[in-house]
Amino acid sequence: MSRIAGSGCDVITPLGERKPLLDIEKSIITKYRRDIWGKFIKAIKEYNLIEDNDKIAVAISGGKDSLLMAKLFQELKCHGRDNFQLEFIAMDPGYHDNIKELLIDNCTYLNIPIHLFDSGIFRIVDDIAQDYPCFMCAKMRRGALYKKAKELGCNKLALGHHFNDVIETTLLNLFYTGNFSTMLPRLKSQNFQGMELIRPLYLIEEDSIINFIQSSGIWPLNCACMVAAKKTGSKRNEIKELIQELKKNFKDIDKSIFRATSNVNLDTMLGWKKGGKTFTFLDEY
Ligand SMILES: Nc1ncnc2c1ncn2[C@@H]1O[C@H](COP(=O)(O)OP(=O)(O)OP(=O)(O)O)[C@@H](O)[C@H]1O
Repeated sequence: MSRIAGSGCDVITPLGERKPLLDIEKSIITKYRRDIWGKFIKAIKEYNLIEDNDKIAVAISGGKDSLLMAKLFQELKCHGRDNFQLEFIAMDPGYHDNIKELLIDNCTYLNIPIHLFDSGIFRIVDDIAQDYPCFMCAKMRRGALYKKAKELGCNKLALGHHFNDVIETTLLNLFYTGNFSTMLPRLKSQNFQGMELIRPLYLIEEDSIINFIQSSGIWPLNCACMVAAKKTGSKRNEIKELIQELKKNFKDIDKSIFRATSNVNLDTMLGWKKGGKTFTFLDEY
């Protein structure tokens, strides 16, 4: 492997001892009711992410976001609705043994019963995608997760992307690929018929997730990439820092970027794509 895991990643460390599981679970609906639980419920209602008889594969990387997502789904089943089933899937792309151990230990402690499966993605990507390994890795990872979810009889795959991922992606697209597009909270799979992808953390801010994880005393997997951790992180980190900088002068700038994605005024756009077709404002001039 060309590089070792973790270089270039922000490392999240716990603020104290690991708290008892019951306390961690309770904090989700008490201390973090407004910033985490309420926003999770809001996204589920607003985007209709869960429907009767859904079987949802919750994708666990072992990072802070997906560990929280697993606990949120479990809480929802206990304290809210019970019209859906859950499976927890964790794909091993070729982690170091100590990273794999940490993943298993955290999931055991948090009572998240994962189906852990190998994919060998790191090796394949390292061999064949020298220049842009991240793009290929993300594509292969998505495919491997869908395939496992399908095998387990699931119709939905839940990923742990949050509010900041959404606005960072929006700006990355604008700045580096010259298009206005964002990450949706729900979308139909193109390659796996009948499967959908959902993002239940869509409205939750990353700082709230960091606070939750740090105060729970859990060491999440920080950055387990063995191929291109530094390269991948850098552009996203630049955008993250830029948003932080801009927030000093306009504290709601993140919310404004987010709102813009549901407020596109096509009457002022030169061109757009829909259903694979390209349109220009002159088509209806
Ligand atoms: N190896 C994996 N096995 C299962 N699910 C994964 C794996 N890697 C990523 N995912 C899913 O894809 C989501 C986004 O992945 P990404 O690498 O962007 O993670 P992240 O933003 O660091 O989130 P996390 O903190 O959960 O790792 C994760 O939250 C998780 O749901």
